[in-house]
Amino acid sequence: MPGGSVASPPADTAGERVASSSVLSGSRSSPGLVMAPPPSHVPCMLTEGVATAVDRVHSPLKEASCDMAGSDQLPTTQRTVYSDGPRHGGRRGACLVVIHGEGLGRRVDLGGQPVLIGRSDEADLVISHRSVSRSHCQVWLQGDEYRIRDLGATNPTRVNDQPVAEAVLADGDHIVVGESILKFIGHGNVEAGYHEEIYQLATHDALTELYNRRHFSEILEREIARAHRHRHTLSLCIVDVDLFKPVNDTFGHIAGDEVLRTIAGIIRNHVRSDDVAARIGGEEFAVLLLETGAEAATAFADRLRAAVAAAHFAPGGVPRRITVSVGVAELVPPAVDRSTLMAAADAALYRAKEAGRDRVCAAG
Ligand SMILES: Nc1nc2c(ncn2[C@@H]2O[C@H](COP(=O)(O)OP(=O)(O)OP(=O)(O)O)[C@@H](O)[C@H]2O)c(=O)[nH]1
Repeated sequence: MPGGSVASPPADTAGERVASSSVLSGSRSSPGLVMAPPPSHVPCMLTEGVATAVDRVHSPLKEASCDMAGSDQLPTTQRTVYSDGPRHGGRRGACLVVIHGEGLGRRVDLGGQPVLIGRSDEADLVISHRSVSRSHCQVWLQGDEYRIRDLGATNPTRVNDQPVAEAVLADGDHIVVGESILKFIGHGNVEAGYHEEIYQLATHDALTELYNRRHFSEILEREIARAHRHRHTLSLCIVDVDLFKPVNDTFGHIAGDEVLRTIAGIIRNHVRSDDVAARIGGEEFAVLLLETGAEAATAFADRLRAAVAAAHFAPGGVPRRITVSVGVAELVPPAVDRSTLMAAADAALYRAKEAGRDRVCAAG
């Protein structure tokens, strides 16, 4: 099974006996694999489908049963339920995945454009480690082959442990970049879907599907460096749901979660494609607006605030007005790095709360 997360026999062994009693437990044995209680036959696993995240295991149902010839156990049936597999079906594109060291889990899709790997924040795959050169190596498509070229890195690029100036990549090749190892996953390899799923889980918030706090922090760090380098500005908005505790207390956490999902949807509808939105706390969101000063960011935040205030919410079936407060800070002194920018936006948010909520305050 890709990634080794779930064992599954090859097609011609479907129907083969699985003798381990542990798989007859009736509980989830691994992500994406759900075992039903054993009524009448020995468990069999089908090979179709890719078992993936636990939250999406419900369909389609693959079911098989087989006799337990020669066994003195009672015959049992086990259903193995697989998920739909990764979100993006069909033939998969090639990608690079960091499988060891700094940047672990990070992946980059390989299309027709050359991909730069290095420590520079201009790289397509940034590996922020001193063992990696700013522009370390490049991967590009030539004809129907992906090729890799070392760009004069201090620690030369290695493919399957051989230093290379330029080479053709084959599915499964290990590329050593400084102290990190990348894996090249070729076109059509189902493992690409597995890594995509893992990456999605590691970088996104499960409730809202926005980026999670950790990933947002990484992006913020990188964009601040880029903004300083190019003498651009950027602004950070921190959005906090007003009086959310009473919503939970009155209608329960499930209704509260639905409110958070709706607000996330409103945020998603308001950001441009190069803005970055995340859920950074329980009822706290962040939006990073690139190349945007405080004035435009405040106007954006107020449009967002007004959209939430105008939206229809009915937690537990009871219509209720929900509002948010927003703190805005631009990347200007003293807010010049991630922590000072976050602190400035937080302080502005605090003032918005103090001033009565359902409003936007800018730092400074
Ligand atoms: N439903 C749900 N609630 C959450 C989640 N994470 C945090 N919360 C709740 O969010 C609420 C936050 O409450 P407070 O920090 O007191 O703030 P508030 O009631 O929104 O009040 P102000 O921020 O002062 O306007 C708490 O009740 C948390 O339990 C979550 O994932 N789902």
